[in-house]
Amino acid sequence: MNESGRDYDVLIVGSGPAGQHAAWQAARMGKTAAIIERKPSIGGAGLQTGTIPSKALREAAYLSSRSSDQGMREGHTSSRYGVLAAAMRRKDMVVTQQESVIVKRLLKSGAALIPGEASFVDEHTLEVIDSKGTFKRLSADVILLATGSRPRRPSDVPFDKKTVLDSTSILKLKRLPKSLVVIGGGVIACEFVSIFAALGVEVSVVDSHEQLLAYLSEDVVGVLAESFENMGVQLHMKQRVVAIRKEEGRTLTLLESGKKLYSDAVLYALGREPNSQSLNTAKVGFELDKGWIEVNEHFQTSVPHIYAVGDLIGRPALASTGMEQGRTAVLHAFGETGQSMPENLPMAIYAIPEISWVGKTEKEARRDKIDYVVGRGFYKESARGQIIGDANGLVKLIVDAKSHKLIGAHIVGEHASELIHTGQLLMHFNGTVHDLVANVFNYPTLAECYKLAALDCQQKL
Ligand SMILES: Cc1cc2nc3c(=O)[nH]c(=O)nc-3n(C[C@H](O)[C@H](O)[C@H](O)COP(=O)(O)OP(=O)(O)OC[C@H]3O[C@@H](n4cnc5c(N)ncnc54)[C@H](O)[C@@H]3O)c2cc1C
Ligand SMILES: NC(=O)c1ccc[n+]([C@@H]2O[C@H](COP(=O)([O-])OP(=O)(O)OC[C@H]3O[C@@H](n4cnc5c(N)ncnc54)[C@H](O)[C@@H]3O)[C@@H](O)[C@H]2O)c1
Repeated sequence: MNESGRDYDVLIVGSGPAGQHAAWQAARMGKTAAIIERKPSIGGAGLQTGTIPSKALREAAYLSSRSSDQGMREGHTSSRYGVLAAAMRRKDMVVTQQESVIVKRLLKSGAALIPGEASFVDEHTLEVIDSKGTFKRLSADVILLATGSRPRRPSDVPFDKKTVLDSTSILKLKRLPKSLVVIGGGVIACEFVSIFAALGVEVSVVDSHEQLLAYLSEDVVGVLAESFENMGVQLHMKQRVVAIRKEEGRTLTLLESGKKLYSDAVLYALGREPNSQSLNTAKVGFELDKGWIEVNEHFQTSVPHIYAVGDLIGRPALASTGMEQGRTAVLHAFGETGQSMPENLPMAIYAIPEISWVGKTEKEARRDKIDYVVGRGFYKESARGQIIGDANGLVKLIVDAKSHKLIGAHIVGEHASELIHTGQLLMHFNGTVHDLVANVFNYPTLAECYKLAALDCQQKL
């Protein structure tokens, strides 16, 4: 019991990235915290069904597909089963190891892990039912909801975990399909297209937009589209899917145009839905917007001591941002009110090649009526780019023409997700393009492309 006579200072529902980081923060502040998790394994989509397994699979697929001199891809027809099995083994190993790191860290911090599904009894009390059907009631001063999201699964799509797949079931595939139709041209779609194309699968993509990842810089997406083309991916853009059927052991994807795509498997990747039904939020009286929970800038719901973070509150819906939301919400809940989320969030798409960005695109700079210049540093112009054989990589900087401050960085190519943090920190500290030119970069590195891009900007300024 705590000073208020309740079981915990904070009860956290959900053990994904957002819940974990909320618990660690509470423990660091000397608060009693417990995480309630309904699944037998902790980690949520971040560890079990999304971020980490897909990245581990991508790495294994990428490495297995690299030929020594050309970069990207060799056929794998002779060892199709072996390649998938090896990639899946590697993925499972990474997940198991990471799970043990997280559990150890949580327990060491003093946070409790409580198995079971939580739902509200009242504003300070949750009922938890475990897999054996045992109920208990737990109370806390603060309740933090971090129950995440799941793949959107419309009822007219015949999901079967073997041939008609979502982003969860595709991570457990036992047989490598010869062909795969991916429905959607978003983040999940582009990441799985990359993985399966690199594994030698014939991949087709269907999307209603004109361009993959429609919100990204055109030259960045251009490099991705070229890579997909080189890997033999067929793009069916500006097309809508009207039906997905199973026919004689194959799948049929029917497009609005009348086109029929037959394949061994289909991945349906059109968005996610919030995990909020089981919470019984009606008991505490706050409204949901199609299941998503609305919060203020401190992540408080309309009941001030009930917070919600992570995918449950909608975009950007990333593990990275969920972690920080969890930490920020707990700081606020226990009186440290000065913290807020940073303005410029880095984003990464782990396709082949990787894409990462921070700040504005050119389109956004134009929308905001900012006079800007663009500088480009190509991987092929850097020695490291040549060494690693990435001929198409690009660091693109967008710089305010008046202040010379960096307002956007966009990278496509190997290690883009790591490289972006140089641009992110420069923006955080209000750095200018001249700071990049005036600094020494390790040689040979891809980071030098920042300097090349900065020199390009300087010339235009
Ligand atoms: C394929 C894929 C790839 C991704 N790749 C990336 C990436 O590269 N980088 C990135 O930053 N993000 C990535 N994401 C997004 C990232 O996984 C999510 O944003 C993140 O996991 C959300 O964290 P969360 O803590 O909000 O929820 P989750 O990770 O979804 O965890 C929620 C947990 O709550 C539990 N739960 C739900 N309801 C209850 C209840 N009533 N009682 C008890 N427990 C409950 C669930 O079982 C689950 O374990 C990816 C997602 C997918 C699907
Ligand atoms: N590397 C990463 O950071 C990463 C990787 C994978 C997933 N994620 C997270 O998972 C989330 C979901 O990924 P995603 O690829 O499913 O979403 P997404 O929003 O990136 O792409 C979904 C695509 O489906 C379309 N769509 C969505 N709902 C639709 C509907 N009802 N009907 C028709 N079209 C629809 C969208 O226009 C979009 O093109 C992402 O928003 C992101 O937060 C992140």
